Amino acid sequence: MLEVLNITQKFGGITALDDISFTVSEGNITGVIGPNGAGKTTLFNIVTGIYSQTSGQIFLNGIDISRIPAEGLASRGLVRTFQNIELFNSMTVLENVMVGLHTQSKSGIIASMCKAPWHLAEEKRIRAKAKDWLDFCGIADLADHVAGSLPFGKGRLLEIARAMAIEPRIMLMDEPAAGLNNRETYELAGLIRRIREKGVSIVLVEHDMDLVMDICDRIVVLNLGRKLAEGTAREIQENPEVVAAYLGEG
Ligand SMILES: Nc1ncnc2c1ncn2[C@@H]1O[C@H](COP(=O)(O)OP(=O)(O)OP(=O)(O)O)[C@@H](O)[C@H]1O
Repeated sequence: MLEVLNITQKFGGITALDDISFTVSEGNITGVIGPNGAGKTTLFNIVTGIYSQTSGQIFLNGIDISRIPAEGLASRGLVRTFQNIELFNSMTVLENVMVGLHTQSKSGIIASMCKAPWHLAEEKRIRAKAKDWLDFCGIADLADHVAGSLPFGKGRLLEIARAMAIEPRIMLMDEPAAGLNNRETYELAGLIRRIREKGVSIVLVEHDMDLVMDICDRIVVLNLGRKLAEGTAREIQENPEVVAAYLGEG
């Protein structure tokens, strides 16, 4: 469903990515790992439309999305979560999810803010849908809390709820376990699996090796801008080149 084809990215004299290709299958969790400076963030930013690659192409369900900017990708089914959580801190948890749904709805956010009567039914539908996504992410009990007051781990779940509300086909997650404790990481793993069960593909750039090895169907290993290996968790753990370049370092 997502095809990354021969992506090369140069920053001046630095080749951050050198001819990277891989495919993410429908309903699969694909991990992208590698040591510092391997090119993970650069790849993430290219796939999510933040950077425009020097060469190569990206296809989403057969459509070339290579030059589509970030804001045009959600409507095509590709969403991302950020390493530094980006929420509307003064809004409630529920409103944070509703905002995403409003921007998609026919009535739009301005009409809903004006509380026009013909939009009330739509508003009710959006509120119910947003609640369902909070429930899916295990934070329904926090619906009326102000988002800025949430503990970091819950904020991350809210960010995922907001992304899921758009009903994406694929979600790219930038280090979702960063800053989480063991219990929160365990909850996150369960949630990512539930997202996969919904048929949504996931690309995970992550440093937490236990999480990656636990939940990923496929793993792509980058090193110094090149693809060093690709395979299942077991194949990656047993790959001597990966162990030498990365896994063995700790
Ligand atoms: N905007 C930029 N301008 C110049 N060089 C860059 C830029 N972004 C990344 N690089 C370089 O590209 C290479 C890959 O960096 P990148 O941040 O993608 O690696 P990474 O695998 O995400 O590393 P980390 O795990 O430390 O986040 C590095 O040599 C980095 O210095």
